[in-house]
Amino acid sequence: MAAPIAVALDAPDLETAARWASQVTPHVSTVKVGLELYLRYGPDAIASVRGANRVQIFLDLKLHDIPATVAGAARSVARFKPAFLTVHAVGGPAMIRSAVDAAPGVCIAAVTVLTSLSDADLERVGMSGRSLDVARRLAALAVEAGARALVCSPHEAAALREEVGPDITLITPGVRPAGSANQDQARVATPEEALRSGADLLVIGRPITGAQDPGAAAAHIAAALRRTGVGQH
Ligand SMILES: O=c1ccn([C@@H]2O[C@H](COP(=O)(O)O)[C@@H](O)[C@H]2O)c(=O)[nH]1
Repeated sequence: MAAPIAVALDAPDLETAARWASQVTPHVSTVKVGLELYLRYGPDAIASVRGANRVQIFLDLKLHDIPATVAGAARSVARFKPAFLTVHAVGGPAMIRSAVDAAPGVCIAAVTVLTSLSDADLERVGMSGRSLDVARRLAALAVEAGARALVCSPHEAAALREEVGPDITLITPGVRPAGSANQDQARVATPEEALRSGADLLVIGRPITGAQDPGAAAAHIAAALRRTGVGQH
């Protein structure tokens, strides 16, 4: 069974992204197309990483604009049938609802607090309170507005699960296997910790794509997750 991992294909070109996708898809359920790839190649990025692979596409565009604009953007990409499309929860309930209504076949995932931000960063951008409290507040608002998935750090997964219940998909970037560098991520945990905290889908990019053999790195993490027994049916 493919592991509940979304590999972030943050590549500078289509060939690299497609190669990573075919290396990791025997081991993971999902590949993530983000701003770097989509802004350069548009829908071709989705087509080429999907290729012949049986894999879900997570389109991580983090939409954040007025409701009408976000609705138009969500409608534009819904036809490529991503499993998930991200919006920023701070865009507010009307904006989130507009994405949900515009893309009925797509699971709208609301990003709560970026995993690169520390509590001190949050304070500086004027969001008072600990990241845990801010994420909780934004999660409740997003789910009330119709989001069916939330993006948070593994540190907040257990609290958000308590807040929104069992039916909402919790997606956690900020995942670092033991011994990997944090790079620009601030709120991190290991894959095993993220799963045990209640995450449904772990976003992992550079620890896999930066490895000499991304396929082997993905297989290694997938095997470690299987050993936890969490989420296995
Ligand atoms: O809060 C967030 C939301 C999205 N991301 C995205 O996840 C990956 C993480 O990649 P790594 O290489 O594992 O750090 C990346 O595409 C981000 O855009 C996030 O990190 N945090």
